[in-house]
Amino acid sequence: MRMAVQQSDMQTLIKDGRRTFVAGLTYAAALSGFITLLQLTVPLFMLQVHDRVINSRSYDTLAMLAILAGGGLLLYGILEFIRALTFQAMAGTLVRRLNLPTLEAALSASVAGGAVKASQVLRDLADLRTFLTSSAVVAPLEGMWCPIYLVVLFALHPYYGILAVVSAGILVALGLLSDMFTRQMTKEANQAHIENISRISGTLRHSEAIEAMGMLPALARRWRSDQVHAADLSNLANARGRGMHTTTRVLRLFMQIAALSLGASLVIDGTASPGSMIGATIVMSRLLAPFDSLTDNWKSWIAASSAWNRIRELLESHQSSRDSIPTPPCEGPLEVDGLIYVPPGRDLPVIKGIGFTVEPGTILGVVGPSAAGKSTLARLMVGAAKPTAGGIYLDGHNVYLWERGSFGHMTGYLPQSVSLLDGTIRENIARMREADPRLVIEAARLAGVHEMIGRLPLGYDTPVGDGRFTLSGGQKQRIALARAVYGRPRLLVLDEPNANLDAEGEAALMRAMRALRDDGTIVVVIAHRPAIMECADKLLVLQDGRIAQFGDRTSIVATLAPPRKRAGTGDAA
Ligand SMILES: Nc1ncnc2c1ncn2[C@@H]1O[C@H](COP(=O)(O)OP(=O)(O)OP(=O)(O)O)[C@@H](O)[C@H]1O
Repeated sequence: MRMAVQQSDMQTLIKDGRRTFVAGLTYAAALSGFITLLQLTVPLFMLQVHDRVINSRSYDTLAMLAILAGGGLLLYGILEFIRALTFQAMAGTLVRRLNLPTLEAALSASVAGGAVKASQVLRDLADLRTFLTSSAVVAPLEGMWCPIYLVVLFALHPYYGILAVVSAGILVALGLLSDMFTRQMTKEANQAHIENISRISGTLRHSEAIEAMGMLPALARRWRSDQVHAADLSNLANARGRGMHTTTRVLRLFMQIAALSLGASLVIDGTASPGSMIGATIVMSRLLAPFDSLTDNWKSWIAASSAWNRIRELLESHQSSRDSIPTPPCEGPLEVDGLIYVPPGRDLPVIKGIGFTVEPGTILGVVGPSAAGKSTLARLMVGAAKPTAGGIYLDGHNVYLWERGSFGHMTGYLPQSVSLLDGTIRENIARMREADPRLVIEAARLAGVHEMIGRLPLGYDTPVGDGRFTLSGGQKQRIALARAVYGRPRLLVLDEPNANLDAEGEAALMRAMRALRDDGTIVVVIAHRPAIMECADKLLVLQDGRIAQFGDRTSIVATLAPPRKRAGTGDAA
């Protein structure tokens, strides 16, 4: 069952998401402290072997040190594995919690016309998961325990410590400089790439028209300048990033040489032991290693934070005012009351204050010229669009506010542009639920499509969906009709249901409409072809978003019919 998520829930969800991340990061940071300590195992072992074992020539000391070092390394491996599992669990929890609300917000954004944003945010969620299980997320945690290495270096000799502080300071400054040079540009380049890909994939959905009419060169020219801009930004950001990365790496190597030289001179002066020289060099390389990949990791953090921001913004903007409690099925009339609809981003209304009532067991035909607002009215009737003022009520309940799961059980909708979902015919008719096959067959029979499905090689198990060519336009429309009448809805809204139908299909459609009407269903049908209106009980003539006429079909048809011209006056009869 699909539950509407309220705005306050969204805020809680975002807070929960942040809390999960911070809690996981804190736990992993604590583990990283121990891991950093245990990473000292090898340098300390070397120091001890050099200064104690070789001088004392004691096998016992060597064996004991080797056992201790082995234990330390084993513990190091276990803790690192636990840390990886921590991130995996955190990523899993975060994605599991966000998945459904994000999907719901994406669907709402898509219905409101923001399909591009919606599909990107679903990719963002997957990217966030990948980031949380990557090594980039660990890098700053290792960096924050660097002071442990500094303490060890100061303990070995103050000069080692001073060199380490200066080296780390220089590398941090370089990291900050690199961030300053690349952050904004990387962000812009990523955003430009995302927009390009979304635009291109949106256009490619019309691949047949593009192919048939040779539109690709013109489209490619349009895309080229955007792509060149995105590629330029990304190249520049990459070049800067690479330059800073190479500088950092070379400097780090210089610093290691400086550490070894310092160690050697301290040994020559007799102020440090050869073991401490080797140990200090290794600790120094461990200390400086995280700074090497600082810039690369930083980029991953920027990308992940942008992904999170897009998810957060979508969730925050998804202001669902719908009910979250299912409403029981009802039998009452459909009332449209003072309905006004202004599409998002437009100033003028498309539906301009209309009102009428349709009783159960009625077929209402909606007619009118193109762009009169018929399809918009259909979308408002099924709660796919939110009225700007007024409302549509079924048995007194506002259809927009209705909890979507229970509303869906009572409603059938055949949109103007039919699209079947990826799945089998059976799944499509059953609205992608696990359904009793008898109900699926009943819906198919009602829509007069059972025999046609039986003639397909895989019958009800035939795979269909966008991009598959298994079915003709008319067949798709009839299966979508079976999906709309599945479960014998109380409200059935059909937008141009006969656009692709032949005479047989149209007759089957009219039979289904009459059967449901006789069952007490309110059937609303929008059509340009007049034949289908023969089965309508009432007619609504919509013109420029206003009701031009509303009433019994027979009386309206009489007023619409052109006046009969009298014979014998030279006029045709
Ligand atoms: N989401 C929207 N954003 C912008 N304009 C919209 C939106 N929805 C509808 N419109 C506008 O509302 C008007 C009515 O559109 P609608 O699809 O309802 O007409 P119609 O009567 O069904 O036309 P047709 O018979 O040609 O299908 C059109 O001018 C359309 O551009």
